[in-house]
Amino acid sequence: MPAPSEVTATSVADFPKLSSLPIINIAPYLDPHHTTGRVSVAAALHAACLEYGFFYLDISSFVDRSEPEELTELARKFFALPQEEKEKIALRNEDHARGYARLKENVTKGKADNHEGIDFYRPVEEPDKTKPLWGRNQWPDVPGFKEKYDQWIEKMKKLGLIVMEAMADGLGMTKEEWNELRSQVDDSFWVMRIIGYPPLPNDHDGFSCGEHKDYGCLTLLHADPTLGALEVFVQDKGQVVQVVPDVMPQEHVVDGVWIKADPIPGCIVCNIGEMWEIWTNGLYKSTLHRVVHRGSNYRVSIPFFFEPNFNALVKPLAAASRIQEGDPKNKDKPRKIYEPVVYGKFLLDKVGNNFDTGKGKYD
Ligand SMILES: O=C(O)CCC(=O)C(=O)O
Ligand SMILES: [Fe+2]
Repeated sequence: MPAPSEVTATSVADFPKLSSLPIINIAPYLDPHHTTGRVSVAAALHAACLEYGFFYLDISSFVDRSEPEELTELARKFFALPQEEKEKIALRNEDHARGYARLKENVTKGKADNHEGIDFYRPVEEPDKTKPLWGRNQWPDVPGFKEKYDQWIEKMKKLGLIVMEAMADGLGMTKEEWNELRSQVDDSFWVMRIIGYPPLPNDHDGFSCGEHKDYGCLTLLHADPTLGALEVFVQDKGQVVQVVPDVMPQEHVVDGVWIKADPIPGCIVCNIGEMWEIWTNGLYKSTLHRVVHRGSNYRVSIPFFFEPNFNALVKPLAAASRIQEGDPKNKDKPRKIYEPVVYGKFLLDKVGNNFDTGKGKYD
């Protein structure tokens, strides 16, 4: 049986779960009086996180479409600069986490990713570039860049908290439980990444961005209109799927398929990271995704990672246990209990020492 990543479905139309991700409009959560709307948004988020770990979030009532488009144009201006200009804000100038990573600098599962990018993290009070993750952000010398991106960061921090509250409602958390969870994410150690993808050369043996799960809390991704680039692995154990091998159509039983998550105007693509897996004791799973950009244009994506506070202690939530205990499927089944983690420590283990270990930021 081929590995899931080698399977290409010809048609997933017969399997609704496999055909596309749900679209959820956040608008009712922007209005404290929209009680019924909130209930359905919360329920939709719960269902999406159980089934996919991924969803589209319609944010057209929260930001004007022109804003992320403007950010994309600013990013294009930076990526179009001569290489030596871009290297002026190279990761190595700082803490090896904040700044510019040249094309193929990042390696995922042993293969160079065909992208370049800039990473920004929440600023820290006493920066020290000799300490992992504790340096200063490095901003491109492109007019309006910092100002516009700073505005976006503020909006995404707000949106992150709104989505978190809606997810807490979806899990049936009480007000007190939400306040406790809120106190773990209200000073998010966020990351903003700006990624530039030239087309994948035919002789490249890797991906534009290799398959990975996001390690944090909530990813809020704006991408330019390029089609067919972002792919999400949708699990559906034991499905029979038509595949196209080189010669003859065949059927295989697979664990799931890679579906495209093409951009939808007015929406961002959201997914949950490993911290949500811990909070829900595995009820919600973070989902594998990758980027395969074979088009002819230069693709730009701007993921904002809304993360827990640096010192947050992330541990399974009582609300998730209530759901798991109430589910007859789980009766008499031994359940793995996820180990608590301190987010900052987890993050340092994950990316803080890329430089020493050669690990990529998606490994
Ligand atoms: O560029 C994209 O569409 C996805 C990027 C991504 O998955 C990431 O940076 O974690
Ligand atoms: Fe990702």
